[in-house]
Amino acid sequence: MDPSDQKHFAVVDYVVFSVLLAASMGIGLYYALSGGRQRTTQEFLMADRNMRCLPVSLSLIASFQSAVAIIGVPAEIYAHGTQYWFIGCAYLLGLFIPAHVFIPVFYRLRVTSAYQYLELRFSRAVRICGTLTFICQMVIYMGICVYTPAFALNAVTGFELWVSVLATGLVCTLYTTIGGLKAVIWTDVFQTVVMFAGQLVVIVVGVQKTGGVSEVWRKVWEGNRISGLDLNPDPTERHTFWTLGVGGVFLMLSLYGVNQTQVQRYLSARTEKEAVRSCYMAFPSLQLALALSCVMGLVMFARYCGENHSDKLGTAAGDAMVLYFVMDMLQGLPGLPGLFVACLFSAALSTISSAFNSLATVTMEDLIKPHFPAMTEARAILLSKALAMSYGLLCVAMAYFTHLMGDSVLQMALKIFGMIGGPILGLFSLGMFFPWANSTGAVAGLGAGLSVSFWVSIGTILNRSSGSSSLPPDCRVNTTTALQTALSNVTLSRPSGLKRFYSLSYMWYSAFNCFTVILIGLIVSFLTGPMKEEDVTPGTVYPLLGKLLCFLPERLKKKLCCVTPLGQAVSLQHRQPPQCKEINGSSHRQEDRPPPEESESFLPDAHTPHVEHETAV
Ligand SMILES: CC(C)(CO)[C@@H](O)C(=O)NCCC(=O)O
Ligand code: NA
Repeated sequence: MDPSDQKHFAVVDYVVFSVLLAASMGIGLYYALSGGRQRTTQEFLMADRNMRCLPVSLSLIASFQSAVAIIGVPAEIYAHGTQYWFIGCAYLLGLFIPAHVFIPVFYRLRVTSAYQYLELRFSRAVRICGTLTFICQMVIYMGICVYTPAFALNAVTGFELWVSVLATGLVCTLYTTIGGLKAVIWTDVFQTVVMFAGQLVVIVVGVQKTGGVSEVWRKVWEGNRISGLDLNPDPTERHTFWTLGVGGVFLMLSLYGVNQTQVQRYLSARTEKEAVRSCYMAFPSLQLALALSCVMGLVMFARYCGENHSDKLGTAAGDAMVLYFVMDMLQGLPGLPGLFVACLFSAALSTISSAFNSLATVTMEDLIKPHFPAMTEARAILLSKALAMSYGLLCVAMAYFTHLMGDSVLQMALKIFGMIGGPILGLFSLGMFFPWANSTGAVAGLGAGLSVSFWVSIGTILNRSSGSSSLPPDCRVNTTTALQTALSNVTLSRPSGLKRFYSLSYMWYSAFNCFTVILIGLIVSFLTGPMKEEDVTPGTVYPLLGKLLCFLPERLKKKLCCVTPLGQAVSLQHRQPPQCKEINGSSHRQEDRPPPEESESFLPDAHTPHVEHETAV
């Protein structure tokens, strides 16, 4: 944005913004000094496993709703219409499946890190591969999250970009480090409220200044911004009902099903029921968040349609245009620009703090503790805090790389989720739904999934000049740059062969990479000798086939899926078990798992390692 165009950020705006930072620090300080004072890793990383569903659900939506969505979604709607809104359809299955498949498995195994599951199901090596992949994903994603609000503040006020990157990293590191997961969850609650308030203010003021709801509707309707259901089956089409509503489910599963950040929230809930409920409660809030950002894009379109703002915007991307719009709306309303900047930083801080805490958890639980089983609690807690802090510094460094990339921030985030999150989802699915998968297959599958995903992404970059479908449809707005026009001419020729493969919509990345991992994983497993029924740790397999094939006769099902069904192991113990299996867990696993809870747990305890294996579902 042209510096002469920068709007005035009054003292009261700075005050509003400072209140946000001070309140977040305050919450951190409160949990540093109250309760167990963060002296155990149970409290620091797991919030004592004693949270209620309301804070957990708000924290769940805060984890992956950052300034990226708040700026990126309106920019997307402005340029391409409301098609993106159909991702809301994916929230349905995207939360239902985690609630009834992933949460029960993780919760009943009483894990701390989701990757402990991989060791219980496969081996230590698979666990470490999974953990390292997750660390990669979150560190890159955090770079985008820290960079986006700083970039916004810079565009709005001219405030030095790297000062705010450092400040965000520092504030967040501080309250995460002193307050632990309790502080992270409660700041998430507060920050989510601020986030909604900021978006709501922009919409209300924007609608008013544009001449009311009906005027906004007329303009977006005439401007062709209300998209119908696009049922085009072409997988290279960037946003259609299929890519968003079906591909989106896999994106949601990789985030809400198996991502440590979310798993840790489910596990911090006081009971399994409370965890499932929090997952359900996230649904309306997620829809609200999506609706607010989509409506903001529409109001922005109503405001600027037909007007030429390219002179004011220069070559700035759609993301910068959103900030221009917000400041244009809120100018002269003291405190409101500050509230919006607070909204952006709230969204970012809640995401970054969750990421720090989950990264500290996996590094501690998966990479460090197994090698030092005798570590004292005092040393472990000190190390966890040091880890949370060093990840804070690392993400500031990552922000620099984001700065160098040119994509829209929303697309960048969604691509990372699909490219690295997709293979992780595949790894967990392989373990949970396919009892035959073995450890070698899992490692080979993950390797193949990641390779294919990097191959496609490198191909996409090299292929970019020959045009992909990620270009705006006929844009009636004059802000379409000459470059975009030039590029859309090239798109007319349909890509073929490998090029077509490279232009696969990024909304399919999660699903595609997940299936690659499962396919290669199964092939390698069968080649190297599939896992034997009795070698699979009870409770690590979800009887998916059994549930899907419920119409088959009992005998056939027994042949196909003979693994202990979830939650039935204990109740079935009165029957004569044909085969027994002891849980041959490593020592640390036994230590940090509290005794199984009454009837809720299906894990056989030490005295009764008998589990019925050949029960059909
Ligand atoms: C991840 C979903 C689809 C759902 O939470 C949405 O919040 C989103 O598009 N997020 C973009 C990434 C971000 O806001 O950081
Ligand atoms: Na957030």
